[in-house]
Amino acid sequence: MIEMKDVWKAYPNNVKAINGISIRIKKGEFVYVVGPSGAGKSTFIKLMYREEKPTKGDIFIDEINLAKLKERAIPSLRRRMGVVFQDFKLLPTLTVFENVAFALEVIEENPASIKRKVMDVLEIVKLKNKARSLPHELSGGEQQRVAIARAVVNKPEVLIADEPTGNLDPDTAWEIMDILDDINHRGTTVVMATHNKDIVNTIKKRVVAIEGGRVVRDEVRGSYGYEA
Ligand SMILES: Nc1ncnc2c1ncn2[C@@H]1O[C@H](COP(=O)(O)OP(=O)(O)OP(=O)(O)O)[C@@H](O)[C@H]1O
Repeated sequence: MIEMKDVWKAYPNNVKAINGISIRIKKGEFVYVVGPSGAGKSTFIKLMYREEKPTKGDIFIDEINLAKLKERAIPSLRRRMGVVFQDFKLLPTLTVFENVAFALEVIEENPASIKRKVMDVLEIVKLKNKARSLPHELSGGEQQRVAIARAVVNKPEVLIADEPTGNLDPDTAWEIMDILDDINHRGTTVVMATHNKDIVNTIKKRVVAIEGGRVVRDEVRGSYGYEA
């Protein structure tokens, strides 16, 4: 359901971040993307949700070719993909409920269905009791759980996460992994770039290692393979 065919990405400053990647990720898979700093992991992830366009090659999300996608089609793509970042990116003046609802309101849902969908997803991330809180009233782990709720409220086929545990202490990082694992078991494909060696070596999943903008290793139940 996600397929890259000989994808290259050079930035305008001529840094060659991705140098010929071909990969297939099936529906329902959980994939860790690992590699040294500067290897191209974030670029790989950004290409997948069309934050960046490839210089060459094709990227398919189901039948949609991101390399050929028109700007006006990006919002509808984003509703099929949830994205979670290291720094949460919550809107600071909105409550937990409003942050999550924001993703739905743009597609004109009615208020009763918004409420039901937001509360259902807050239940999955175990934050129903914080629905009225503002982001600054929450711990880092709770903020990341809100960001995950916002990313999955539209029931996307794919959840993309760029170092989702990067700003969190080890215990909180495990909680976030439990939630991502749960979301994956509910049928969402998860692609997660990470530097968290313990998590990758403990909760075994497919591991795609990137170095110098190329896939250097792709293992079914892989290990981190680098010194943390
Ligand atoms: N917007 C940009 N413009 C120019 N060069 C960029 C841009 N973003 C990334 N790069 C460069 O592309 C290369 C790959 O960067 P990328 O952020 O994809 O690596 P990464 O593996 O995610 O690194 P890290 O683990 O440190 O986050 C690096 O040389 C980086 O400096």
